[in-house]
Amino acid sequence: MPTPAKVKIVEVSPRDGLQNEKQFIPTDIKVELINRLSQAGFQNVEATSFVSPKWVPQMADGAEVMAAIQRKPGTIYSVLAPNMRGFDGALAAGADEVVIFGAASEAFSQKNINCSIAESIARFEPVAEAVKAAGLRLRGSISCALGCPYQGEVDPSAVVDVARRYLELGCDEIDVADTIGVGTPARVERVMKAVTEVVDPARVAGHFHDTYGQALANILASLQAGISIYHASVAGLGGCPYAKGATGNVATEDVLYMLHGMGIETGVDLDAVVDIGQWISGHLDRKAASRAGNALAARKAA
Ligand SMILES: CC(C)(COP(=O)([O-])OP(=O)([O-])OC[C@H]1O[C@@H](n2cnc3c(N)ncnc32)[C@H](O)[C@@H]1OP(=O)([O-])[O-])[C@@H](O)C(=O)NCCC(=O)NCCSC(=O)C[C@@](C)(O)CC(=O)[O-]
Repeated sequence: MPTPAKVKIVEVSPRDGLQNEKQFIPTDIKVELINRLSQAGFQNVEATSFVSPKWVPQMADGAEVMAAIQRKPGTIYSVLAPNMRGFDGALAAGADEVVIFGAASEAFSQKNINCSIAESIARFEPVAEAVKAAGLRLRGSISCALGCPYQGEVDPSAVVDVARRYLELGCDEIDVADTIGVGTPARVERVMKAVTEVVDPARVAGHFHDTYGQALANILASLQAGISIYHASVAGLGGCPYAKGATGNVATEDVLYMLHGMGIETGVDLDAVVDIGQWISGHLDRKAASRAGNALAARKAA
């Protein structure tokens, strides 16, 4: 497969990046993060979740966040919704894209959304219908596509099964998610190959956590498999509350540095993203987990 000349980066830090933070992040900080990311040129920002606040308290202010952001025309603002209640919240908030999130692992499905894979798909059916009737975009995320914190190995055929169901539900995009960052390039290549036999590669996204330091290599393997959509989180923020020990998403600064170095277009201003990474890390009182981000910030300061 030829490597894509252009890539879409979905900036997931406002949702995946912040959802696991123990201290409640003030709504105005979340809003500023989203506004700064839109201004930096991301075509798609994952803004928040409409999930049970008992399960993920950090996302309890989703409606307030969506009401306060300054929308940049052309930017897609996505939100997660696991059920019809979540969809109602997403619709009222003016989301452009609704993300349903299932798993390729039964054990993770139970821990994350309290139901089996089959039950989750049945729950997503009315959500998908409502999303389509409202004229919104629908995205389906497949967690544990490269391994599960509870059951270990996950067969690529389990990922393909969920991808097929998502296609039947009308998903515009399907995310292959390495929730705990255990994937390595050969395995990623195998899973991407299996998924793209049933889904158009232009509609498949790679969502890699960097727990084992494999995320950039996994993106490179996915590029070679023709995948042109990647999720990333500024300063490497993130982690899933139901995947203990899993660290953040691949850092956006690192992904941009690699892609721009390869001559791949993203439409995103890396310099602005470096500043955002340093700003949000300062707010969270920690060093940014982006090697390129920290190196570029140090060079700027010198
Ligand atoms: C799916 C449920 C709701 C099932 O949770 P449940 O307890 O089985 O469902 P329930 O219907 O019995 O509801 C429980 C309570 O939540 C309320 N509730 C129910 N739905 C909503 C809603 N939409 N918004 C607000 N509140 C809601 C509902 O009203 C009730 O309130 P109570 O009567 O007890 O006061 C729950 O398990 C949940 O919210 N889970 C969220 C899990 C989550 O957000 N995980 C993180 C995101 S996934 C992820 O990070 C992976 C990803 C996408 O990044 C890719 C990757 O890396 O793998």
